[in-house]
Amino acid sequence: MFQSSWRLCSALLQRDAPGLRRRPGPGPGRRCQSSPAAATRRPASPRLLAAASGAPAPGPSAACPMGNGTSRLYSALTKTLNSSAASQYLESPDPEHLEPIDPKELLEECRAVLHTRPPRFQRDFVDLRTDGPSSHPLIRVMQWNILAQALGEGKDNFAQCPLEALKWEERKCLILEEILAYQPDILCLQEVDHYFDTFQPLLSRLGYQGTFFPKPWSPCLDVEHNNGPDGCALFFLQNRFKLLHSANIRLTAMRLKTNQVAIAQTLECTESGRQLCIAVTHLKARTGWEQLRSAQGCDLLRNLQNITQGAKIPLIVCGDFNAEPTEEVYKHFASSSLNLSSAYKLLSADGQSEPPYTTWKIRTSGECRHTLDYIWYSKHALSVRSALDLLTEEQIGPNRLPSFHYPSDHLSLVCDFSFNEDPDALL
Ligand SMILES: NC(=O)C1=CN([C@@H]2O[C@H](COP(=O)(O)OP(=O)(O)OC[C@H]3O[C@@H](n4cnc5c(N)ncnc54)[C@H](OP(=O)(O)O)[C@@H]3O)[C@@H](O)[C@H]2O)C=CC1
Ligand SMILES: [Mg+2]
Repeated sequence: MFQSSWRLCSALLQRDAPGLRRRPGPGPGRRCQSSPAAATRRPASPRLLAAASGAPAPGPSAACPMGNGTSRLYSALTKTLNSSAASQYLESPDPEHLEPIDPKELLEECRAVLHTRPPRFQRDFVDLRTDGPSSHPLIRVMQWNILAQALGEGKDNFAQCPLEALKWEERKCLILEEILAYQPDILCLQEVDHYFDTFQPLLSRLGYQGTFFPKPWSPCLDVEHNNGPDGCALFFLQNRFKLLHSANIRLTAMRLKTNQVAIAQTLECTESGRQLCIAVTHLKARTGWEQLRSAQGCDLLRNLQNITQGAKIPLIVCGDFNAEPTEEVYKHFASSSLNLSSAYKLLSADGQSEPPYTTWKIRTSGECRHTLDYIWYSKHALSVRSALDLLTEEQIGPNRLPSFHYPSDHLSLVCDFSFNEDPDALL
């Protein structure tokens, strides 16, 4: 049922999608699946979106306050619980009990809410295959720091982004539209502070199983009318994977617990029976904290060594590492015995360089253009078949991100992976 709904949605999106893109490097460029082009926006009454938040349906441009009673209670609870104690309250409700949503209908509702906004930008998938088609089905992975609502409105100090562009009732539709456009099999998110009232209820009805792990002392909680702590969220399509093992990890540095977290899950692919470990993290931000990030990265790698049984299970790690490729934590990942490679390097002409930016914003302190977000993968066990190109500087525009066009200061990264043919090959 979900599969047919996704196909319907896919057909709708593909019909709008004439864009093609060639690999920039010396290799042969091929036609590749492309993303949806600008969609027509027209008003309608949002039924599914309103049901997700438990609120009455707002008008297309109605602004809603950020918190409600439940989320404030949750926020208060998490302020008093440590992360391990809190995690027992964070299990998703059984999605079997929720009515499925037609993704096409949800997409139409999002577009209706967004009818006064400019159309979304075209981004194309770049074909990165070096060999023929794989007999294994592709696994699409999306990595995205979606920008916590409380941080965007209360802490990030975006100098050129009008508060109007950050209104949650519209921004959430831009986020959902992006997820619906690319239809990932696995979705890794950071800065999620609307898990329980938005993403979990909607995505579970689209066939995803979700897990949320909040930061122990989320800076969101300092913002008035916050919607609870932000954290990492990991979703996978239940008709494609079975969950074998799940770990919520509070990252340590020099054996001390830190405020940063990760989720790591071992999945079994329904079609092939092969196992895959997927992890999501958001490392400590800001300059001056390079050593802490480095230690957090080492701790995550240590955990992943155990979870992958010494690199026996192929691994994908998605995250906002808050670190440029020159930083130590990046080097730890690039040289780890887990044999990881960073997927977005493959978009460069020589296949060796990270993109020039994955986040681009103007804060009151100045313009910040950085490469901080990565999708790491087991380079011997997995192949990147294609990757979604970044927004161009022209698309991002002079006021940078977030904007009326794009909901976060970080770009989404999307890759299609396949298992390499020889399951016994060195990982
Ligand atoms: N109540 C308590 O007892 C405690 C509260 N805290 C709270 O937690 C906060 C620190 O948490 P921590 O997890 O270490 O936070 P981080 O330093 O990791 O940053 C938190 C968020 O701020 C964003 N950010 C990065 N740079 C800037 C900037 N220059 N200006 C504004 N925002 C920025 C980051 O976004 P991105 O990743 O996109 O760059 C990130 O999501 C404290 O400020 C405090 O509010 C912490 C400890 C105890
Ligand atoms: Mg941020």
